[in-house]
Amino acid sequence: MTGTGFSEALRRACAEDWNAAIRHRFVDAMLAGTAEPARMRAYLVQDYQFIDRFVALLGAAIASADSYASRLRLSGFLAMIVSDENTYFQRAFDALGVPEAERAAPALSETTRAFQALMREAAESRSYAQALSVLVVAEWLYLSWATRRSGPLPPDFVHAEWITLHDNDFFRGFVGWLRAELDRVGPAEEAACAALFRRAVRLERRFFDDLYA
Ligand SMILES: Cc1ncc(CO)c(N)n1
Repeated sequence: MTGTGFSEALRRACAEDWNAAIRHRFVDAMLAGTAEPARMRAYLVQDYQFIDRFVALLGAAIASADSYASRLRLSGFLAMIVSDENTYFQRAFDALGVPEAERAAPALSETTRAFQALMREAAESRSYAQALSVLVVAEWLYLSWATRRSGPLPPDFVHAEWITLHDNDFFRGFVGWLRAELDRVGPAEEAACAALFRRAVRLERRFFDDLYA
């Protein structure tokens, strides 16, 4: 995750919040398999609403990308989110006893609302570089926490599969490519990209903090 380039410079400028997020006690609990069902439930219910806007933002990135090769790569990732990741959410909601109403339209936390607004703003910019700035944070930060694991996977699939969805060769390859895209097109819109990136990193940290508020 080290090196030079635009994405790495943006991450370094937010190192404190970035590190607080990827080393969060909720992350430690998920990696150890000790995150309580009630906390996983609260997290996943909010995260499913995050994912809704995230998919819309991916769609905006597909629309604003500057080549078919980029659209293909983004679409391949989108396909994983709406298949493997979506069935994970449904199985986890079944296991955690989350009723339909809370899957479709739960009460949103302030942080979820702020994250949705940020993703909407990035999407509506119609700028590929600005869409990428938020996508890179979401995916790179999740790869960074998931790959911190040193021990065996936890026994409960609710923990284990959430980890493996963010720690596998396909995901690693996609995050590397996504960063290279931001490195390529971001410098032309440096200030806007840096501002979106910073806000996204802060919100990632708050998203975990909320679970202990
Ligand atoms: C809040 C948040 N950030 C990033 C990801 C990774 O897609 C996620 N599922 N949720």
